[in-house]
Amino acid sequence: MPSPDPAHPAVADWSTPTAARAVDADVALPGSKSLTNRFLVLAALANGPSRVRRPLRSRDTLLMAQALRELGAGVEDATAHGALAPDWIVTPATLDRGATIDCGLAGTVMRFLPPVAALARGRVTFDGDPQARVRPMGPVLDALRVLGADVADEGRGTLPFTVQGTGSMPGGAVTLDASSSSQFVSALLLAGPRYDQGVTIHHVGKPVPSEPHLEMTVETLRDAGAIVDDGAANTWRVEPSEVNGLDVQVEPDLSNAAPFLAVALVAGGRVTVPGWPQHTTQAGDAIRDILDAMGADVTLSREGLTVRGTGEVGGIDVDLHDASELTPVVAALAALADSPSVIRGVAHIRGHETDRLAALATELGACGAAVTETDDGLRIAPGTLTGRRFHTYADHRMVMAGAVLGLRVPGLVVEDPGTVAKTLPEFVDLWHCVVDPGGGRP
Ligand SMILES: O=C(O)C1=C[C@@H](OP(=O)(O)O)[C@@H](O)[C@H](O)C1
Ligand SMILES: C=C(OP(=O)(O)O)C(=O)O
Repeated sequence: MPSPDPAHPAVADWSTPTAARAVDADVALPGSKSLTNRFLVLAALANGPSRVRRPLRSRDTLLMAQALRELGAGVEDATAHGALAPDWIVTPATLDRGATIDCGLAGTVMRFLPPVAALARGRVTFDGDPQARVRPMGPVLDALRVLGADVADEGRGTLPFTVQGTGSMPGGAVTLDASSSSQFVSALLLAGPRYDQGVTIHHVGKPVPSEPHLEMTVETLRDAGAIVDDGAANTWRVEPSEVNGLDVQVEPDLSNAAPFLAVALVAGGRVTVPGWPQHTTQAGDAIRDILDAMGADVTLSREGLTVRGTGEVGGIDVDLHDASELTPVVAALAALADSPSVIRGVAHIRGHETDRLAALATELGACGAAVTETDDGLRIAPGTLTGRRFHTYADHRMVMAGAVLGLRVPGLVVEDPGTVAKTLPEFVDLWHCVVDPGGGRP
């Protein structure tokens, strides 16, 4: 099944630029993946049309848009021939048919859409990339069965699977273990208003990671008129109700901003990301405190977020349980630091796009950093770094980590840079503009 992947460059390897001089750059980042895909799902379940302004257009969001079209939604550009980044106009999903859904490697597609498919009249099949077939799905599929859905996964608890929808879902109460992904809870909550009895979710097990993403789910639901109770620990309740059509603007993606802000720390100089929100539920907002702790001067103003650095990078001891998306970039910075670092609280990222703890330990280690995998993270001590091929395991954030490391490692070559199109197709071009303006692309 072809996946939309419009910006996958035809280059196999990327010789990343080193930071030859201090930077001075404004970097406008496209919209948040997590917000764009939540808005698309809610708009597809809404009682009228929606407008999503400044949506992210990347592989994950194009897959979401296409999947919702398969379920009878309209997702159209607001201008026929137009502006660089037209808005998306979404008309609600008719849910009157079966569908075939390509999840690619997108956690948000493979987790958020089965609860929507359960509302469709027909058989909905789900599959994705080879690496998607090992990402955990069992708890959300089991929960859907408890809530009244007919799900067939041949006992695998992973892709591929089918959901046989009947046009409605009873809903009710369910207990699950969401310690391997917050997306299980978000998924059930997003579709919950459309279930006959709504949904009550109780989590048992180790703490749920990525707490800000749950706040994002609750906030976007409330903004769409849903009634959500998240007042008790590990329990969420969404009442049955209509979902209102949306008119929303997507914030810049703060996790994708992290590698660019890191350039100011490593190269010295200044990087500003305009439009940084004063209030946000994005987990990537944590990069402000992290860069501050590693030695940067960080200022949030009306203009945006500005990071200034001297080229000196300090080690850090940090728990990234709430912001685990940042691990690859923080790990790369730690490998460039002048003292050891510890990253904790991220055991679950073994189930992200790849086993990120193994991938980072292998790749940073092969370049010369002293890296140890712990039960829930990494210990990283600086070493003498040498350039080599940095493998990326089809993981967009491994491309970003390789680029950050390459700022100080001549000869570093990042494998398969096009995989970054999962969330930021423009990454390589933007990187050259910031690190090596006027240098031209190799
Ligand atoms: O709901 C979301 O949009 C996301 C939740 C998090 O997933 P996990 O809880 O699986 O880490 C995050 O890492 C992912 O990139 C996006
Ligand atoms: C974990 C990530 O993505 P996904 O939404 O596929 O889980 C990520 O973007 O770092």
